[in-house]
Amino acid sequence: MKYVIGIDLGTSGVKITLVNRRGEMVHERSKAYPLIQHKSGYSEQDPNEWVEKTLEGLAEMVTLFTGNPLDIEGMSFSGQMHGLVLLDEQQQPLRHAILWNDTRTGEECKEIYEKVGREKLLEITQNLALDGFTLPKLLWVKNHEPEVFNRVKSFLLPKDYLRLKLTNALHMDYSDAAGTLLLDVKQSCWSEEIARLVGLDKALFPPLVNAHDKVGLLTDEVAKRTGLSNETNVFAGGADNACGAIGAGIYEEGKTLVSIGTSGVVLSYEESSDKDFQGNVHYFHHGVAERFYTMGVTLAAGYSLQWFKETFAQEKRFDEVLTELEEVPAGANGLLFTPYLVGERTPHADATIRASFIGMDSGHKHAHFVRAVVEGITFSLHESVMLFRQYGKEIETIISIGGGAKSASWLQIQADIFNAKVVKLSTEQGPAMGAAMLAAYGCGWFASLKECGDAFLSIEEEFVPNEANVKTYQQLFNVYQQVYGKTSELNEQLSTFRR
Ligand SMILES: Nc1ncnc2c1ncn2[C@@H]1O[C@H](COP(=O)(O)OP(=O)(O)O)[C@@H](O)[C@H]1O
Ligand SMILES: O=C(CO)[C@@H](O)[C@H](O)COP(=O)(O)O
Repeated sequence: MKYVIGIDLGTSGVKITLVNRRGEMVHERSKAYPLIQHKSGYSEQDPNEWVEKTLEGLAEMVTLFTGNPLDIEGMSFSGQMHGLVLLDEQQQPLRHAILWNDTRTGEECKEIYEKVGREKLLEITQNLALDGFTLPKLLWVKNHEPEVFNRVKSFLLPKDYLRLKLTNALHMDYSDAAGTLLLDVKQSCWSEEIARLVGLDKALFPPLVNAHDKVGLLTDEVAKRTGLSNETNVFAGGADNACGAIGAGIYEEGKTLVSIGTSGVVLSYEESSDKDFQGNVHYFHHGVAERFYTMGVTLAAGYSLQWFKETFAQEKRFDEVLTELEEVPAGANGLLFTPYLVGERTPHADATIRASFIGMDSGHKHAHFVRAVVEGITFSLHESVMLFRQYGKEIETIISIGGGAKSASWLQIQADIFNAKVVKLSTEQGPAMGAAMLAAYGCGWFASLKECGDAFLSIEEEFVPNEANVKTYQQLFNVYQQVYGKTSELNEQLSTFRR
């Protein structure tokens, strides 16, 4: 039997899966790493910790594997998007990576609009200047840490840095490059015009490849450390949401996925790059070459639950916390949560807004708070679902992936709030599966990624909307949507107290 490895370099940790030729996940390992948050709005990680944890996980997986490592033919990657890794001449990181959920770059976003212009930016990149994207982070380092910036020889995204350390080959794939705000999305090349207008040297930009392209082999050192063969083929891999789309079977118009990882994502397939969503949703390259997707993003989806658990139920596991969902009815007896713990992206691109619990009553217990947090996260995703519906997309079925899809109760809440059938696949690890599928396709096991999806992916369970809950949630969603407007000015005032 032959095998491939999919590595998902997520925000909460790295997930490694060994998949056989039948598409079965034979072994899984995951290793957590922390966020480094020196200040409100800052979010960083140590790139070398990503590499260390991945090597540890790979070594453990090879120990569990009873077959011949030479039968592990290929490896590929899925990675948290947008995070800036700056490299010196020796290809070593010059500072910690600044992540997708870091919102320090408000001034740099304004600088991009001033220098490039909103219309030109949208025309070239199909996206707006948002704090999370990579270009504002590059400009932030240029403006605030010139001594670091002057030593930069190239920049990479998280999974590209990991792959560099595993192969010594430096690349970036199109699906991740699309999230830098430096890619000409329609022409599929780095935009010389944007680079010139913002004053960046194109020599810093890595070579671009397709997500399924082979970029090299594992180095001898990595092979020795992990027990893998130095003949393992390494394929570029893609952005985690692009890989999630591959691993959830999103290969044609009309297919929609919801991912609840640290972030939350509502993603829809696009055949071409020329539709006009006026920047209201992100528009990026798919992991399938020359295809695209649009998406809305909730910054703190799974992260809101993680924050709640760490703050109010530290001793419990996620599944234990979520058993409380069934203890209270839909609507949590009038307790409402907005998940703006680190600001928001869709539909409110706002770094200053913060979360709220509204309607606390002396009758509310711990379980009401759990239910309100989960419902609030799902309402935020529903704003993206509604945005897509307003653009004319029919969303009747949604594939749900990510850590949030582990809970049947939460999947039912998704069906009730989205008023759509929610499908759980046999694995919720869409991005890691998508990465493994890129390796399987790259190794020539299948003629297309779709063919691989048809062979590898299967439905485990479907959740249909409960009519009574749908009605409750429709009323509550109207209230939810008002909270942003009614708390944004208050949060402006409160922001001066944040440290
Ligand atoms: N058993 C569970 N049921 C529901 N949600 C869970 C469960 N375990 C973890 N989660 C949620 O999933 C999130 C992590 O999802 P994951 O897809 O691994 O994230 P990432 O790719 O960002 O690292 C956690 O923050 C948590 O909110
Ligand atoms: O910023 C985005 C998408 O634009 C995030 O979706 C990141 O890609 C992080 O993903 P997770 O770690 O939550 O999977």
